[in-house]
Amino acid sequence: MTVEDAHVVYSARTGGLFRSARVHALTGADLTVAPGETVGVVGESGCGKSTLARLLTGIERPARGTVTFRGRDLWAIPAAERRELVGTGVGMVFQDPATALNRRLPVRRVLRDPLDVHRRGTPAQRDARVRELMSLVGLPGRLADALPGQLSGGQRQRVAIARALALGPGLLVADEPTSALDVSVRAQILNLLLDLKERLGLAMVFVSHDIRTVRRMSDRVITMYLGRVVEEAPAADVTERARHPYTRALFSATPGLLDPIDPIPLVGPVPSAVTPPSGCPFRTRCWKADAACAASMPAFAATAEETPAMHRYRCHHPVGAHESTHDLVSQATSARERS
Ligand SMILES: Nc1ncnc2c1ncn2[C@@H]1O[C@H](COP(=O)(O)OP(=O)(O)OP(=O)(O)O)[C@@H](O)[C@H]1O
Repeated sequence: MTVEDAHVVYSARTGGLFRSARVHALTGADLTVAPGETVGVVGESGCGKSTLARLLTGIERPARGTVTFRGRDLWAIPAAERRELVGTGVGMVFQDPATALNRRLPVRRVLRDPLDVHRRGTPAQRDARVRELMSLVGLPGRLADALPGQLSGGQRQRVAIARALALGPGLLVADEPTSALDVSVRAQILNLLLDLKERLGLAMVFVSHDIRTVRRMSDRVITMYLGRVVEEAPAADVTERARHPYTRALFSATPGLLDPIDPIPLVGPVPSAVTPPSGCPFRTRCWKADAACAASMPAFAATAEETPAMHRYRCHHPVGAHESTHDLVSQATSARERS
């Protein structure tokens, strides 16, 4: 699955009855997921993580840019073909299983529904597949007739995962799949996802606010800022070896991720997605920004290190390969004192 230069604009009410604003949720976002790979997506609230996830499932159409799956440009093919391609090839798990599942349908019907819609096998084969799916996600068969309201939060999320896997997709998109769950069951659901990925050879896009979880779940991590992907790096590289100043700042502000350290101080809040800055969207808060950053957003550059294809960033003034987070805290602090 590949997303290239995707732009998504929402219309949002802004107070007055007839007043609306254009929210630039994605302003040229790129993402590639290879078969069997897990790509984690991190970034502050509102940077476009969910919108990017929705593009992958064909729910959202980009105003500009392309979404390509199995060699087909999703929005250049007939709607029926797109629904079949994405409906069978991509599974989606949402944040809150309580709202994602129809309250009136028992587990058996929830899992049977996609098989019926896509006419998979005979009725007996569909029943067998329902049993197989329940066992795959660790749900006892006696829960087949239970309604979502009779299940625990963790069991409901297992049902939602089973439903996403019903048609045997190659890609699972999980958008904050544990943030609505009790802390005590989060680890179980994460372990289930890791296990399923291994057993089924799934590719996964994993969106979360919890950077430590994203690192654990992912092969590669992409950092988003105000509608764009600013860096993508192997999960092992994204902490002390990240090259984009924003990635380093984000990680420095995550408790327990790096050695005890003060966060890199940033100036001001994230700008509004209604009026994103020109050039690099991070420039208004970046201690390294200059006129070049206001003029343009650079193309991706690859690191010259061992895995150049895997580690790319978009920055005019990337962090040096040997600069520590301590160095960056000092630079940002002095820049703030000067301004
Ligand atoms: N349906 C919508 N109508 C209007 N604006 C929207 C809509 N959905 C998202 N947005 C806006 O688009 C931007 C990107 O939102 P998105 O939900 O993709 O970000 P996010 O990174 O997933 O945020 P969070 O981490 O809080 O879930 C935000 O400014 C958000 O307010």
